[in-house]
Amino acid sequence: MADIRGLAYIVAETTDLAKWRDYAEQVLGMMASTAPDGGLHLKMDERQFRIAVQKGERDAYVATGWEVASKAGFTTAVDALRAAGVEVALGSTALCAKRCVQQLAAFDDPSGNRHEIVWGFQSEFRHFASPVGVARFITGDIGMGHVVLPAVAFEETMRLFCDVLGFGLADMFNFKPAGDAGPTLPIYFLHCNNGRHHSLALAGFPVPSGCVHLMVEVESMPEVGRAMDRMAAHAVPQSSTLGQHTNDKVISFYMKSPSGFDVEYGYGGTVVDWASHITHEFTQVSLWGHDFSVGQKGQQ
Ligand SMILES: Cc1ccc(O)c(O)c1CC[C@@H]1C(=O)CC[C@]2(C)C(=O)CC[C@@H]12
Ligand SMILES: [Fe+2]
Repeated sequence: MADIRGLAYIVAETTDLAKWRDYAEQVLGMMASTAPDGGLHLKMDERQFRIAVQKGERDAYVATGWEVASKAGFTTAVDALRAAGVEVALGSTALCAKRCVQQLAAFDDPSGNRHEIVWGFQSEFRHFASPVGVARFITGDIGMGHVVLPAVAFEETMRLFCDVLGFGLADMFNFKPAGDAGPTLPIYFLHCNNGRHHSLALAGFPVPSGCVHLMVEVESMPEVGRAMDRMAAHAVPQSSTLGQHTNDKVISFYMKSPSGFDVEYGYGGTVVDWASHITHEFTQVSLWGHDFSVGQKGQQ
């Protein structure tokens, strides 16, 4: 079984790189630079990038990078995937250089989401200094945040992450968007081998952009409020009001990114001790707030 240590990066594509650069710098508060391939490197910490944005035909999610600790960890993960019948493509020298890693193994999960397993990140350790004064993003040994991905082949995708890649189920939410009479859409929260409550959640419904959201975490509550002010100042569509989740206790809001998926911008996630955690189902998304109806208003 693989030993995934954290969410290393995500890759997105866009028709409008200039718009993403402005959003990243002026709204998210990240450092943007032009990558050697002409795309964008968005920096949140000492690493070269945590979000890579490439020019494409669409505004969409491309891939998630998952980190293993070593070459041995990489071999274990690749072997586990292949033993489970998953088609794995080892990254070329060019792709490894582009992702700033030693080795990369790419695969699609049963729902068609692209993933990359990587080890040996490269960093020049240029320190993070936000163009808008965001002191720090919480990354490091709990990974850069979490992604929520659509999983239409829900059971199969769950099995791949839990039984092959070694993720654990933190908790579960059965979403009933049309009330008790309508369908139940599962959203299951998975942790890898770190203390972050979830690095991945699988949502049993499709989304056009290929990703439900990416969550990033800042080190203080004022930074969340200031990001909300920047969202408003730059007329970025808001997807939810401020709120606090019942499971990971994150206080966050959601807004649209230029790649079509949401960014959840939050503070205060609990760091979980998995030895004492008990898996459960929760029936309320939030302790307070998180009104997603704001995202429906004004939508064409
Ligand atoms: C329920 C929950 C717990 C922790 C999180 O980090 C988190 O993002 C969520 C919300 C999941 C989910 C979503 O992202 C898209 C909009 C959804 C489907 C809702 O309308 C309610 C739950 C939301
Ligand atoms: Fe989230």
